[in-house]
Amino acid sequence: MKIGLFFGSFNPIHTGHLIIANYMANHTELDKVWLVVSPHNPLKEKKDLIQVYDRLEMAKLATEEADNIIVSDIELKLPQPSYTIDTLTHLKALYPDHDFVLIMGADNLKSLKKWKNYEIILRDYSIYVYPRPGYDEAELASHPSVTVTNTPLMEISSTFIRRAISNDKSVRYFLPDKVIEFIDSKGLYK
Ligand SMILES: Nc1ncnc2c1ncn2[C@@H]1O[C@H](COP(=O)(O)OP(=O)(O)OP(=O)(O)O)[C@@H](O)[C@H]1O
Ligand SMILES: O=C(O)c1ccc[n+]([C@@H]2O[C@H](COP(=O)([O-])O)[C@@H](O)[C@H]2O)c1
Repeated sequence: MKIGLFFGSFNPIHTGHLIIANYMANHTELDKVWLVVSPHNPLKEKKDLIQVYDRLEMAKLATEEADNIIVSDIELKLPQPSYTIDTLTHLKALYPDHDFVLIMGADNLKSLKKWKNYEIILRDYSIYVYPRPGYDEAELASHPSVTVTNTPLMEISSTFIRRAISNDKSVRYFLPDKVIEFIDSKGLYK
């Protein structure tokens, strides 16, 4: 089974993330995509980061009817901050028969050299990179582990959504209605 791992803070999950997950799960040779919700990205400040349980719940609501997309809470059980190499090692031990591939936006690929043991990630895992505006994936794309995909892009960011909600502006269609209802019911990002 070939699994694409899509790591993120998902603070909150939005349509941009969901398009990538669907494209990778249903329009490439991957069998499934696991959305791995990270409690704490080691390179990001915790400012504006809401509880991981709420981010996980939103990811589940957003994908409950999606074919081949599964939300993983694996990093909630591991030490924080969430170093991807440690999660990968853990997943390999748990699922020795699965072939894990990393899914990454060109923005994250650009910062990969700052990640813990990035050489091991590049040596041992295939990485499917999709373009992000303003980022040139050409530099690392020449690496044999990296495949650049032709994914449609939807330029939305979680930062934009958090700001809009705190300014009482509508975020309809930027993320699924069920997720908006969840955010409203809990008063998140106000
Ligand atoms: N609009 C988008 N289209 C495709 N991929 C995206 C989009 N936004 C984020 N990603 C990717 O999804 C992964 C998780 O991103 P993240 O949770 O940081 O979302 P974000 O919208 O970039 O958040 P923030 O604005 O808080 O930095 C990263 O690999 C990032 O490259
Ligand atoms: O392993 C690392 O050193 C490392 C450094 C920076 C980011 N990551 C992971 O990359 C993922 C993307 O994070 P984000 O916040 O951009 O959604 C998230 O799962 C982080 O834990 C991992």
